[in-house]
Amino acid sequence: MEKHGLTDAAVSVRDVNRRFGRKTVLERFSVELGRGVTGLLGPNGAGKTTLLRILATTLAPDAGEVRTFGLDPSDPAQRTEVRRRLGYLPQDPGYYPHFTAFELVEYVAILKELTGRRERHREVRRVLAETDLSGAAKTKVRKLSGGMRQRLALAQALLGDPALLILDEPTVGLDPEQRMRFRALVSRLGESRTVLLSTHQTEDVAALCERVIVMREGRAVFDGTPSGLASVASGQVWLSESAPPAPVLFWRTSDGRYRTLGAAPPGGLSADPGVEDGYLLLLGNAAEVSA
Ligand SMILES: Nc1ncnc2c1ncn2[C@@H]1O[C@H](COP(=O)(O)OP(=O)(O)OP(=O)(O)O)[C@@H](O)[C@H]1O
Repeated sequence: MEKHGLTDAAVSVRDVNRRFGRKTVLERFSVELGRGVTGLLGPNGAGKTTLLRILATTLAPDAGEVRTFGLDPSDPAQRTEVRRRLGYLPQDPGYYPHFTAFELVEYVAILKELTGRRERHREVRRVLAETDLSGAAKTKVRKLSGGMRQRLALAQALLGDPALLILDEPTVGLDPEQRMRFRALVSRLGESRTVLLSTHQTEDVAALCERVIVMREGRAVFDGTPSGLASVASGQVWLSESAPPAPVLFWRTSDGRYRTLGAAPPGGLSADPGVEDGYLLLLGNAAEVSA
C-alpha cells in the first residue's frame, strides 16, 4: 500500500479535475475528510454528484489524486478494497421493480461479496431494521412509496457496516418524521465513521453536519461549520412587516413577515442568521469564505 502524504484522513482528494466534454465540472478540487458528518451544499450542476461518484469509485478523475483509507482507487486491486469499505447511496439508484425489498438488498449484499447465506440474511435484516423497513421486506420495490425506496437505497449503503458512507441527496422524498429519523441515524453513524452527503436542504446541514462545504462551479467556496456558514449573513438578515423594495433577496415567512437578506429594508428589525441565509448570501456574492 502506498503511503500518501502526511495525513491520516479517511479520504484525501488533491487537485482533482474532471471534465465532461468541454465543461470543467471539478477544478483542482481538494478536500480531506475525517470522522463525522460532512454536508455538501451547492446549486444544481455545482459538481457535488461528480465528486461523490469519484469517491464512490464509479467515476475516475481526469487528473489529481484520491486516497481512501490510504488506498489508491485508480489501482484495480486497491479499488476493490476501497469498495469493500464504502457504502454508496447514488442519486438515481437502479431499482429492480420486481424484486422485493429483501431481494434487492440481498442482491447488493451478494455483489458486495457478503458470503455465507445465514450471515448475509442476518445482515440484510439488520439494515432493513435500521431503516424502518422490516415490515416491507416482502413488498415488491414497485409497490414501495418514494420515501420507502429512498430508505431502501440507504439500507443497501449500510451493508457490511462501511467505514465510509457516501450519500447523494439522501433525504429526497422523505416526509418530516422520516427525515428526523434519518438525521438521528446518520448522526449516530457519523460518530465512528466518515459520512459525506449532498443535499439541497440547509436544515439537514444545520441539524446533522459538523462540517459543511459549499460548492459552486466545481470549486469549494466555503468550508467550515454550519454556524460559520450562518455567520456569513451576520448583520444582513432583517424581518419587516411589509415587503422591501426590489431588487433584494426576500421571502415571506410563516408568521407573515418578510425576511430580507442584504441591506436593511424600511422598518426592518435585525434577525439571527441561519444556515440558509448564509448559503444564499454566499452564493449571491460567490466570495471565498472559510470559518
Ligand atoms: N456523465 C455525464 N456526462 C455529461 N455531463 C455530465 C455527466 N455527469 C455530470 N455532468 C455535468 O456536470 C455538471 C455537474 O453535474 P453534477 O451532477 O456533479 O452536479 P450536482 O452539483 O450534483 O448537481 P445537482 O444538485 O443537480 O445534483 C452538470 O453540468 C452536468 O450536466
